[in-house]
Amino acid sequence: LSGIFASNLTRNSMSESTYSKILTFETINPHIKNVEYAVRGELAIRAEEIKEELARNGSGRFGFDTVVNCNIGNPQQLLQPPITFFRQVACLTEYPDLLLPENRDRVNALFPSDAIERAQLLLKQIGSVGAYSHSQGIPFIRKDVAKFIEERDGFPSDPNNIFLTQGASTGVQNVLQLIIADSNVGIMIPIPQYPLYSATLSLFDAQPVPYYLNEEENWSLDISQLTSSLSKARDKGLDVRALVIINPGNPTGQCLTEQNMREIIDFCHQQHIVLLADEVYQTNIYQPTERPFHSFKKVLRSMGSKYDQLELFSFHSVSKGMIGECGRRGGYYECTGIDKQVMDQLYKVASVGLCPNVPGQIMVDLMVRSPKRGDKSYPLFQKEISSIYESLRRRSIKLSELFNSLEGVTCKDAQGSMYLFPRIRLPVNAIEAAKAAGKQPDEFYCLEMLNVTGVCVVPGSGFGQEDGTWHFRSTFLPPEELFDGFCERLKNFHREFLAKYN
Ligand SMILES: Cc1ncc(COP(=O)(O)O)c(CN[C@@H]2CONC2=O)c1O
Repeated sequence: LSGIFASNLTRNSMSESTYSKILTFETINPHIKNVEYAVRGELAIRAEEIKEELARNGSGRFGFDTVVNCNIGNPQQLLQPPITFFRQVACLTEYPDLLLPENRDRVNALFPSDAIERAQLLLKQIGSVGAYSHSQGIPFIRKDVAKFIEERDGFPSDPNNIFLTQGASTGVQNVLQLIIADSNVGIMIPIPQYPLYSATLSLFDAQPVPYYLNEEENWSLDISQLTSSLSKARDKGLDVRALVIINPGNPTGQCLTEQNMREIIDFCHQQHIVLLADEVYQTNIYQPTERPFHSFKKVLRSMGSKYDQLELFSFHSVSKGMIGECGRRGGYYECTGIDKQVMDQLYKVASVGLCPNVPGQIMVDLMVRSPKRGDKSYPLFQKEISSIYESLRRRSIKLSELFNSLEGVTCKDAQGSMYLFPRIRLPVNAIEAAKAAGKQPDEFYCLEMLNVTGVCVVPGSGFGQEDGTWHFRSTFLPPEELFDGFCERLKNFHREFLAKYN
């Protein structure tokens, strides 16, 4: 018997060694291989390796004992506190027994009455957070989103035109997938751009049609850039169907003027192009007087009936603002001027994924319907929001001042968002050294910054930039109490880097 068993093992091990994998780098979907997403690319991977080494061996061979992830707009990873009211409601909806009469006294001692009432209201509408919901999102929450949009813009919004999503990312991907009918479709994207867009175009085999933002003019968007980029693409025979606008910008932080937005809407109308308005940073506005946020929905509806048929998708998320609940994966998009049959197809695709996660949907509801003046939780809520907002504003200014103080570095202020995108001018020797290392100069600079300081940023190459210019993107999210030390690390690094390669 052992002989037979042994021979079977041999045969199996023989067949094991000759077994050829179905899935290899060569055989998988080539569009996936073309995808690049620098925000969590080489630098972020290297940062994780360093973190593990620090955890294993301490800061022995490094001149630092912590890695600072400035590569991603992930506030709560950098210790930004969650908003108390949001977590109180989330907690109560996750464990409804807390709301039973026998627990009333203990729960009243821990939770404010408005948080208890909100949790009860949500559970009355939802049933259980563990149940699948409507594929477009819970109707009750979509009504709250529509009401938020109406109050923000002063124009009607229909809950049936709203899709709740797993963060804005999946909304963007679903809409782009709908638009990209074949590989001849062109989608206009800003350069620099948040690489969700370029990555998604690679995934769905569409053609990026880049338009360059004007760094000298605070990353402004010149309509002439849109026009020339579009005509070049159409002359090549591309079927250019959509224009992506990120406002406030990522990585560039600019906030568009209303006049510029009207020009963009008119451009889309004239050129028969769908407008995708990524507005996830709509509350990250640091110059509210000079550069207030206007939604594209509001500006579009204020331009009169001539533009009524323009097709607009507007995206929002719980990951940004002063909320930073990135991990909950909550977001929505509103469809404006979209054909009913097309909406039905969007619904069908949403139903394939069954539904967005319900805790994320609850977070969307809390975002669009936060405690208001007179509510029991309002004072604490307002205090927390203001504290985070003012700190973000202070840090953005402090980091921008630091970057502008560095030799060969210029940096536009952040009018919005969570990032700064300084331009670096590197010595020839550094460019040569980068070449020898097989890296882009900004990648080379960022890798050295990570290895020397533990600060992880993203090279400008990951977002796109004018040829011959080099940038990197950093968040201004490190905790304020550590910010001076963080800035000092960067200043010393830059000085030593220039000395090393001068
Ligand atoms: C402009 C923009 N749109 C959409 C998203 C997707 O957000 P959610 O899917 O979480 O809703 C992000 C995330 N910002 C990325 C993630 O962190 N840093 C970034 O640049 C973003 O910056």
